[in-house]
Order: sequence, then C-alpha cells, then structure tokens
Amino acid sequence: MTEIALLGSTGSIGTSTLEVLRQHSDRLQLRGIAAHRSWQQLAQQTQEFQPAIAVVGDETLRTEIDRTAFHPETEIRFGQEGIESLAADSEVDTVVSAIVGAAGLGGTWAAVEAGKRVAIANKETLVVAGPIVKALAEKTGAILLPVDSEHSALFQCLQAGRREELKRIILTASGGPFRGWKKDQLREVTPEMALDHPTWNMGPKITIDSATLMNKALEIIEAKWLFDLADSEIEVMIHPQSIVHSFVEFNDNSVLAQLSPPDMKLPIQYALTWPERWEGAAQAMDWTQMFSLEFHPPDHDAFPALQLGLETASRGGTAGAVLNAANEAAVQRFLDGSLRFDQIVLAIQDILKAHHFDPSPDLHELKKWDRWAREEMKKWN
Ligand SMILES: NC(=O)C1=CN([C@@H]2O[C@H](COP(=O)(O)OP(=O)(O)OC[C@H]3O[C@@H](n4cnc5c(N)ncnc54)[C@H](OP(=O)(O)O)[C@@H]3O)[C@@H](O)[C@H]2O)C=CC1
Ligand SMILES: CC(=O)[C@@H](O)[C@H](O)COP(=O)(O)O
Ligand SMILES: [Mn+2]
Repeated sequence: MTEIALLGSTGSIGTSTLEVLRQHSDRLQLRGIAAHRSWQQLAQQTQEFQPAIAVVGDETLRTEIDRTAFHPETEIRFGQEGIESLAADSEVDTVVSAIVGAAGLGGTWAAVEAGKRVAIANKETLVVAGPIVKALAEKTGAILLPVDSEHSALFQCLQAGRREELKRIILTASGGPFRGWKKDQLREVTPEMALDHPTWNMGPKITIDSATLMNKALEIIEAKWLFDLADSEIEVMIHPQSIVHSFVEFNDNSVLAQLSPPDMKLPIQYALTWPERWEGAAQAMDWTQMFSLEFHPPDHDAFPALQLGLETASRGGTAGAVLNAANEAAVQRFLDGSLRFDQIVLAIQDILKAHHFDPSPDLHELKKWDRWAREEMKKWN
C-alpha cells in the first residue's frame, strides 16, 4: 500500500486525485487530507476515505467546525502547522501538492524536507522557489513528480532520450477563451467570460491565468526549474484542442509528444504510479472518429504574459516570487472588479520593475518579496 497525503483535497486537482484513489483503493491509501475553509466537504471526504488525519488550514475555523461531521477515527488538525505536519508524517510515502498559489509552498517544502515523493500540481511553489526547492530535494532524496499536464507530458517524453540529446521542449497552450482576440478587445473581458475555459475544468485562479496566458508563463518557469532548461530550450505553441500536452525535440530533430483527452486524472495517476503505468481512471482517445489537431505560434502582442514568463525564467532569483505574488493579487482584484483584464499583466510588469532584484535569495527573502508584491498590487492604479 502507498500512503498518500493530499494537500488541497477539496479543489479540482484534489477531487480528481480522489477519483484516482477510488479506482485503486487496493494499492493507494489516503493517510491524510488538507483544505483551507471547505471543512464540510473535508468532513465528507473523511467519511468516505477514513484517513487518519484531516487538516483545516484556516486556524480561525477551530471553534466553528462541527467535529461530529468528521469520521470519528480521523484526527483533526488546524493551520499551516497542521498542513506541514501531515506533509512530513512518517507514515506518508507520497504527498500530492494541490493547494493553489504560494499558499502551497509551506506544505510542499515540508514534504521535500522530509524526503517524500511529491506529486506536484502546485506550480507556484516552483515559480517562487524552484532552485531552492530542487536543492533541498537533492539533499533529502525527495522526488518531484510533475502533475501539471504539460510537465507530465514532458517528463514522459524526456524518458526517451538523454539530457545531452535534448534540443528543446515545446509547451502547448490552449490559448484560453480569448484565443485570436486582439489587444483592444481584451479591455471588455468580464470575470464570467474569463472563467469559461474552452477545454479544461479547473479552479478559478488557474482558469484566469489560462485566459491571460499567465498560466503558460508560470509553466515556462516551472519547466525551467523542473527540467533544468536553458532559456533557448523553451518554446510555446498554441494548440486549441489540448490533446497534445507538450512536445520534446531531440538533437536529431525527432519530436515526441504525449497525447490524451484533457483529463487531469491521467497525469495525477502517473505521478502516483511512476515508473509504472496502471490501467486507469482517465478516458482513452477515440480513434474511430476523424479529428484535427491545430498548432500555431502565440500572439505576443495580445498576450504579453508569455514574454514576461520567458524573461522571469531567465532572471531567476526573486523575479519569480514577485511575478507570482503580483499575479495572485491581480487575479483577485480582477475577480473583485477593481482591475480590468488587460491591466493584469501591465500591473505585474510595473511591480516587477519596481522590485530590487536579488539573484540568490533564501526562503525568508522570497516570502518577504511575496508579501511586498501583494501590497504593491493592492495599491496599483
Ligand atoms: N485544476 C487543474 O486542472 C490544474 C491545476 N494545477 C495546479 O494545481 C493547483 C490547484 O489548482 P486547483 O485544484 O485548480 O485549485 P482549486 O481552487 O480548485 O483548489 C484549491 C485547493 O487549495 C486549497 N487552498 C486554497 N488556499 C489554501 C490555503 N491558504 N491553505 C490551505 N489550502 C488552501 C483549497 O481549499 P478550500 O476548498 O478549503 O478553499 C482547495 O482544496 C494550482 O497550483 C494549479 O495551478 C495544475 C494543472 C492543472
Ligand atoms: C490542465 C493543465 O495542465 C492546465 O495548466 C492547462 O494547461 C491550462 O490550459 P492552458 O493551456 O489554457 O493554460
Ligand atoms: Mn498545465
């Protein structure tokens, strides 16, 4: 039995992970779950899976929750300390890191520090602190396995060649709901329009990121740190169908791709079972129907997030933490109605310019810049 800790169990990745666990209950066991404020959903999950530990991340709910709603055998913990203690629990083999945003950093860090196998959906951790997370993993023996669909695809394709034979990786992007739109048209975008992703059903923050293409910017940085890539080894192509999840090109110009219908259960399961492949939860391709796959280069003028992602990946240091925090705060302002859609990236650019870049920050400094960028974004006009 593999014992799993699922951080972010009430979210989109969290509930897809639980579907994978339902299908493989003979081999995968839930040791613990964690969420932020959705304690009723968390309580229901304890009734079904009977994990030993459930963590309510928001400490203020300690006196509000109905403890009788939880499975009687489940220990209830609270706060960031609770999340980190679950991630480092000695019975846990694999931690699924699926909290959204930089809020996921603490749990992921604790898992890496404890030398766990970490199925990482929380790309923001790598954007903020990629180099030091990787260095910590090397020290503790933790293994980082990508869950993000593109990075899972790259991870799968990269196994076909040697590092020195790699020419470049090509991340695919759906283009989001505004693919083909020009800069001027993006002024009028409402939260409702931006939350309507054409191919994936995901949590609200990543869905807005997909609409601005900031998701791809974050994925460029995530890929750089996960696979140790040079700037010239990263490309992005628009692929509206989200069936080819990314490409790897080798030095003989052979290009490999990983294909599957857009369903996160496949990369989640692969991160849990690697190096094995199990029959599974995800849908198969339907090869009985004719279908077309399209690819075209991105429109950098309408979607400046991509260029910002490339530049931020190239700079490293504190740039990722500032970009990420400014983006999280900007998405929140857009959803609250105090920032226009086309201002999101402009505001992030300004805040990145204003920060005092440090090429080799520690975790403490990264957290400081994270707080600073959020405050700057609140004031941006
Ligand atoms: N959804 C997808 O298909 C994909 C997602 N990802 C990445 O996976 C991560 C999760 O995304 P997604 O599942 O869409 O997000 P959701 O918004 O659907 O879920 C977020 C989860 O994180 C928890 N959470 C939020 N804030 C905190 C906090 N401060 N402390 C503890 N827990 C918290 C939520 O708990 P609560 O319900 O209590 O608020 C919820 O369980 C993101 O980093 C995203 O970029 C990557 C690829 C695909
Ligand atoms: C499912 C997944 O991995 C998302 O990160 C996805 O990539 C979002 O789609 P976009 O390509 O539109 O950003
Ligand atoms: Mn992705």
